[in-house]
Amino acid sequence: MKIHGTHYRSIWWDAAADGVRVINQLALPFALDTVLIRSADQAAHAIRTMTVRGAPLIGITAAYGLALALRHDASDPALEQTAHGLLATRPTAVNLRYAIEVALAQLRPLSPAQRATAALEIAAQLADEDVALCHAIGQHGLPLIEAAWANRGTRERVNILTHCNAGWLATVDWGTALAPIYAAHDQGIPVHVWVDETRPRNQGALLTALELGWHGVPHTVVADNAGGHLMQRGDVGLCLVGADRVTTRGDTANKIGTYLKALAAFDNGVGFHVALPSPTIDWRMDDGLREIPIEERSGDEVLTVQGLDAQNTLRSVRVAAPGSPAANPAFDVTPARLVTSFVTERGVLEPHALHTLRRQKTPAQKTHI
Ligand SMILES: CSC[C@H]1O[C@H](OP(=O)(O)O)[C@H](O)[C@@H]1O
Repeated sequence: MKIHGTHYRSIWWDAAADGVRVINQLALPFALDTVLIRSADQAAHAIRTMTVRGAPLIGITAAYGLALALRHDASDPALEQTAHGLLATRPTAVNLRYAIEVALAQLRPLSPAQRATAALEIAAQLADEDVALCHAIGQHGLPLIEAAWANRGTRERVNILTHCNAGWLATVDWGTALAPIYAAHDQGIPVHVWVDETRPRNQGALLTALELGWHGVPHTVVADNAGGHLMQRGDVGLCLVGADRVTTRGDTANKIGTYLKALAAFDNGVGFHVALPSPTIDWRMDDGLREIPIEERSGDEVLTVQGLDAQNTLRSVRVAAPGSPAANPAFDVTPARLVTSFVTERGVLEPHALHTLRRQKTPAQKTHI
């Protein structure tokens, strides 16, 4: 990862190589290498294969992909066709549409000759915006952990359950659900994180555990099915998860399994907090269950797991009966009634107050829309 100040960075423009460089998340945690992206097709491939993943990060990767394409053909048809192709890579995270629409809004009025340079500036601005929004999420979410620490009773730490990876690897820096955890840890509050492994791609066991280990945050990887049990035992002070798309009323699409954790949290009186930057809100949708498109990925992701063998070689092994097929919905929708609060760059909001963010534009939107 590129050390960015006192933290990390998952994507950056590599001027010497004349392309955008990303951490290859398919190789983590067993190898740390990067992929250089120099075309829209390479950006789309990186998103589809989940070489890069995480709602904000795929949007910013797509914005760089658009900029790279315009260097070769900045005509109106090329602009629209490239944008459409990038939008089609993954259907659930609305940040992809946000990034492309911010870019299109400022590129369409420009002459083709101006577009490539402007597009690169837009992508860089979206990346810098994400860093600022996610840092703010960390600061606004910190009081939730401070309150849990103040109300810890006899417990010696604040136990937080998270699902999938909503850390700096899912964004440009800081992350969303992990941002308040980093802020609390850095402030000296004894936090401990229950890390859902997050089948089938294990973003928790592979990526969240790696991030927390790198930062020295105490954590324990658990099977996805252990969360309810931990909450029943009183071993979870609060849940903090990310989001891929939140509707105007607060219905929340996030990695498959999130809904089950929200049900367990509701049943056990555990706070269930969704951390997101405002570009993750889809103001055009209200009923998440009916309207949010859920990505269906290959069943092979369920039928096999990746890991290191005894010779430290990365292998894929089948973990289901030969010949059995698998279904693989990659996200589910948690109804707003199960969400305690939304932790955003503008503060912590209950679902009914989410609409107050509607008229507030992000820096990227202010500059150009
Ligand atoms: C900060 S967005 C993180 C969000 O994205 C993940 O999905 P994927 O790994 O498939 O891109 C997951 O839903 C995380 O909560």
